[in-house]
Amino acid sequence: MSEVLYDEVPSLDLADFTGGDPIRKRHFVAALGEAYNNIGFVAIKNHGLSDALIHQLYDVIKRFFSLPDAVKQKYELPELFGQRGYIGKGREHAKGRTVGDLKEFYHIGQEVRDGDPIKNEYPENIWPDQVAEMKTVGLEAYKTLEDTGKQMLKAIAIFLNLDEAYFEDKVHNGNSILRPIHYFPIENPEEVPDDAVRAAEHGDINLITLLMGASADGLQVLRKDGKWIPITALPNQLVVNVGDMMARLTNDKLKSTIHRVVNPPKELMKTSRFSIPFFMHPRADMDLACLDSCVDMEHPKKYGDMTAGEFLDERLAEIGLKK
Ligand SMILES: O=C(O)CCC(=O)C(=O)O
Ligand SMILES: [Fe+2]
Repeated sequence: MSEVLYDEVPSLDLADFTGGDPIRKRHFVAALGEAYNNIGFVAIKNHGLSDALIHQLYDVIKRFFSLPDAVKQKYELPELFGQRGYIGKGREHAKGRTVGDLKEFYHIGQEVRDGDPIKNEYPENIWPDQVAEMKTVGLEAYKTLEDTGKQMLKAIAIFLNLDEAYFEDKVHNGNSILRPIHYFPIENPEEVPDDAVRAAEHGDINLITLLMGASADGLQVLRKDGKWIPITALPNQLVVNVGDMMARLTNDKLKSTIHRVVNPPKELMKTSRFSIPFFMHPRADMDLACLDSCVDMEHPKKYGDMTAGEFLDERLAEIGLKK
């Protein structure tokens, strides 16, 4: 694999993978594998989310986040430890930090409808009375992103010389989370702690993340040489990156790259930024032990064996979202 330093995140066309032409499909897999082995991020077009759905989703989340804090807080249930519903300003901090990020967000989780007993493992979703459409629009976006994520996982499986369907049963009714985020306006930037940022540098916990809205300024990825590269996705693109679970499974053959959202210049701190990541998780019992094919003399095993559920619990505690 190449040691090239990318100046931007590679752009791919998901239609190359799904369109039925075997040569285009092979090229997509090779380009995706190359990008994930190197920088861990790609931007994809033809991802299946319609402009109308994206527009509706932004509309409902903007309406929700513009409600008074006291109203939003009714949807923050302490007993859920941030697993569903609203998570208020400053609650989450990146692993290894104590200062909270300058954001508020909402968690929408899996709705199990096929009688799978895994339903008992998941808390019920919470829906705000004030924005009735959040449920239909949120769940439609969830399903669509889940389907897109499954296609990306197929491509990853082929790249790893696994059966194309390797991830299918592992993500069926998986513990994925749709997280609309509001980086809220700050009227008095002098009053925020110097080291408080919109989202401090971190790696995502899950298998892969599909991110809507990364085109707004601020998102940066840490390149291998230590330089921060801004993400400049186009409005019709989704950013799809490797998370820590996939890095563990592949013994870092696929890279979970550190990224962050920096604050805008002081005069723009009064403006909001919105983004909507979909964190694709498997079922809790998925084994994340490094694949044999990713371990050899040159690549000794880096991670202990764990299930996805064990790993998630450990990480949620580290970022302030669990007991
Ligand atoms: O807001 C963004 O653009 C990225 C957010 C992010 O990295 C995260 O929530 O994990
Ligand atoms: Fe992230």
